[in-house]
Amino acid sequence: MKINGTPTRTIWPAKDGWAVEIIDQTRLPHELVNVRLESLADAAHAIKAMLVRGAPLIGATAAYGMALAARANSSDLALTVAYNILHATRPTAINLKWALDQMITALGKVPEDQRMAAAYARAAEICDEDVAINSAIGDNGATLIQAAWESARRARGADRVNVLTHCNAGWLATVDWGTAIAPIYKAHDAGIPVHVWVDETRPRNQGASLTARELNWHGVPHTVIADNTGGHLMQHGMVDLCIVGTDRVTSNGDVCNKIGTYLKALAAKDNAVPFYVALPSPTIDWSVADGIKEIPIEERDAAEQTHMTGKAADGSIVSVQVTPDGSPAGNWGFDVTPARLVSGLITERGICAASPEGLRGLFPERNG
Ligand SMILES: CSC[C@H]1O[C@H](OP(=O)(O)O)[C@H](O)[C@@H]1O
Repeated sequence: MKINGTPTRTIWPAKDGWAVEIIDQTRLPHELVNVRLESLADAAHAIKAMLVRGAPLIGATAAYGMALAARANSSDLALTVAYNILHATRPTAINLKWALDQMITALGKVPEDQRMAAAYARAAEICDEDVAINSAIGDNGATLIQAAWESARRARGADRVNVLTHCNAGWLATVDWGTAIAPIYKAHDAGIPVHVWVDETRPRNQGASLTARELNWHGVPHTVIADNTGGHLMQHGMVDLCIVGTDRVTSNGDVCNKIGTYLKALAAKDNAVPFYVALPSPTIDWSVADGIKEIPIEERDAAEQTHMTGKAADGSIVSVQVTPDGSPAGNWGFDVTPARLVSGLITERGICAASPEGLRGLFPERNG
């Protein structure tokens, strides 16, 4: 994506050829700060503390984390330790394990003295692949926005098409383009008058602080709303389409995504609003079927629920407590939307039903 006209990715090799640089997403939307990752520990911290977040970007960062580890020590033992440290950072997005497995496979094929170069090469490929995949997701998903726009214009003489999204599944959740937001960028750039309802997405406010930030940079009309607003908007015909991202899709088509997604899908079903999920194929976990029973749901620090960070009137960035002293808080990071509530899955290979048949139709290599 472009920031002030400059094409910018969320993660990139530093000019010195060995460190890695990222946008520190904990500083957005008010401050744009880049951070250097110089070690395995730096990469693990960046994922765990959510300087980077979003399933594909977590995978990309872990890939470079393995490269930084290999630079320090390329032995089998050291790489196994690095794998385990990175794998333990966050449990839900399957892209983390996918990327780590990709790296271990690539490094296992070469002698120890060639592993550092192989690691940096594979990490760079994973990033470039993510950009291409997400661009294709954007093209495929844009057909849905085009159809929704034509339908809204015919049915009610609409002057815009309204898409609701939850959390951040945009450029900032990937290396570039995003997943759920990629179709929005493609439609907007093609001249379709798309407007986005942006769920703020409590408690970390990825929608308010990240999705709104990137849509603002790209000039896409949008409105930030409280998470509980979507059902009301759907009841009043103000949402033509929902598109969300995901951290893990099962072989049955169940969708794990940011907490609150399931409730949005229920409202969409009740109001006959199409509810689509955008995902790159590394987000499919073919080894699990029942998402509710099998996907680990991350529980994060209660402080993310009891405190909020923002810009004070004097422009300083402050954190405030929004709950009473002593009131416990629960902070589940994700929920699972059963496939029956999903209208379809938007992938780089096309759009399919959220079902075993739909997924295997797009990925026949998974048959048998
Ligand atoms: C394209 S994956 C985006 C996905 O990741 C987010 O979770 P987090 O910000 O905690 O990493 C959220 O579930 C998004 O839908």
